[in-house]
Amino acid sequence: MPDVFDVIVIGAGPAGENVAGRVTRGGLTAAVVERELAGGECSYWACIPSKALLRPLDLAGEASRVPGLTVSDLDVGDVLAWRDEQVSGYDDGGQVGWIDSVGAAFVRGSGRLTGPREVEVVSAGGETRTLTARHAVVLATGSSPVIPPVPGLAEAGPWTNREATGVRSVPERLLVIGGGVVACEMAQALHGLGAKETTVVVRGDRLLERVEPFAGELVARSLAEQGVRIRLGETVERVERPVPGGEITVHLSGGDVLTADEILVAAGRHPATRDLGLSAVGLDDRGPVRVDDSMRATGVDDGWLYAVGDVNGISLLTHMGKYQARICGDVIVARARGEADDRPGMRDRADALGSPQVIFTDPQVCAVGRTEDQARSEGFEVRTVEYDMGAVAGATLLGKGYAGRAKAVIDERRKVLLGVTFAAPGAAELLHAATIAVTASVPLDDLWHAVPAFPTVSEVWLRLLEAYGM
Ligand SMILES: Cc1cc2nc3c(=O)[nH]c(=O)nc-3n(C[C@H](O)[C@H](O)[C@H](O)COP(=O)(O)OP(=O)(O)OC[C@H]3O[C@@H](n4cnc5c(N)ncnc54)[C@H](O)[C@@H]3O)c2cc1C
Ligand SMILES: NC(=O)c1ccc[n+]([C@@H]2O[C@H](COP(=O)([O-])OP(=O)(O)OC[C@H]3O[C@@H](n4cnc5c(N)ncnc54)[C@H](O)[C@@H]3O)[C@@H](O)[C@H]2O)c1
Repeated sequence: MPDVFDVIVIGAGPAGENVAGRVTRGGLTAAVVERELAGGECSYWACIPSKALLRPLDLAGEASRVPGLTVSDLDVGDVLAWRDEQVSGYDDGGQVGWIDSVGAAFVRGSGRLTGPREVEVVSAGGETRTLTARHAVVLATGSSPVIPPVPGLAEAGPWTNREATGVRSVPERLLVIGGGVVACEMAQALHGLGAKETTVVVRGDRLLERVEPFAGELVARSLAEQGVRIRLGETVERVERPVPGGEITVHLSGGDVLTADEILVAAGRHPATRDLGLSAVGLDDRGPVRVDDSMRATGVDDGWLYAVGDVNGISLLTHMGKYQARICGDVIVARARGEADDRPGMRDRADALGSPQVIFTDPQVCAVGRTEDQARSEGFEVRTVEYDMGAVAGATLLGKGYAGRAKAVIDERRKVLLGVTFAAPGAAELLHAATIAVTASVPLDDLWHAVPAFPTVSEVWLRLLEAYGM
């Protein structure tokens, strides 16, 4: 295998793989360097296994609302086997095969920048190989979990997303630190799979602080009804686990002392830039790699360095990393060929609008665009409308006790949507319509003519427009 490629990608997660796919499609040669498994965090320890664990619980919740159906006890062994199937038994043969199929070279090892366009790769066996890029190096190294500096926490061997999504034996007593997306999804999954005591310790005053407050409140209420204890406005001050693998004692800021069998830390993520050699090319070794709207790293002479996905810190979501990767790959191809590099599709517009996201709790929280607070702080002339989704005819047919809420944030000057949030069971597939309306700035007067079918939950669109006064 040659050591000179047009493009070198470090990291074969969803973002890195998509860059490789785009640049080889454009006729360039590429090498993809990966130190663990091709497919990245997303495929083995994040999106895929977490959703595999949540899906049976989600379905059981939906089925239990429908008269005439009896939901039997979950077979936890079968659920874990389904998770194992979804992560291909933690074997990346299929993903490496895909990289081969697009004509990119797969190089297993840890990559670091050693100079302009130069990447040193060290294999697990210690062999070193130096790769050179003719046109570009793309960083797609993802992120790693933050472990807060709480005395005794690191020593207690806390779980991160890896142990939680890869669970083999569900702990009886689980304590979760954090109130964000991972905390909510994994508390729901592990409690549903049999944890007897699940406690979520949240330093803020609500769950899911980045979405509309009502959505976090609905999730908090639902988790509490399922038996999860949520402690708002508290932090973990000290942790003790005298016997490795034994009982953990957790001291909270309010003075209470809890015991647990495992602690899951879900306190956010760091961009994976450590040991990446950024200082060798004049960049800061800490923090995200800053990029422009073509994903080119700022502050690097000759503009040969790019960063996509979690490592640039813009939007820690797989679909947004893949979107950035498509832009990045196409821009690199255009620049390598000396063609126009500013065609539609070659600049990141979606991140600034507010990335779409589905949080797979019960209710699912689906949001795109700006929240009301964000829109107001950015100076928009804002009006909001809300609607009880349980009152939509299509929703009443989905089962007894279906409950949810929708909110639209409207730019009064342009009469377009700035943001939409749904928090309701099974709402995930409703989100893309909102994403289209927000991204394309569809005028409300036109949206009025997009007639939702009866009797579906999507009639909530009609109700929101009526609530607006149409
Ligand atoms: C529990 C959990 C659930 C999630 N669920 C969702 C979800 O449902 N939907 C969603 O959109 N997002 C979800 N996310 C976020 C999503 O996982 C990330 O946004 C996504 O994985 C980022 O993709 P990436 O390609 O940037 O990085 P990653 O998937 O992290 O891949 C980076 C790759 O780079 C490799 N690497 C790192 N450094 C080097 C190096 N020096 N040399 C060689 N290789 C290197 C790593 O081994 C890894 O394979 C979830 C996250 C977590 C933690
Ligand atoms: N369904 C999805 O789309 C999905 C699912 C999981 C994760 N993700 C992505 O992965 C990323 C990471 O998720 P996450 O939940 O780890 O991060 P997050 O940023 O969503 O939440 C972090 C939480 O930890 C708390 N926290 C931070 N530092 C703390 C400290 N020192 N002590 C106590 N609490 C602390 C924060 O207040 C917040 O509640 C997110 O950006 C998310 O978008 C997406």
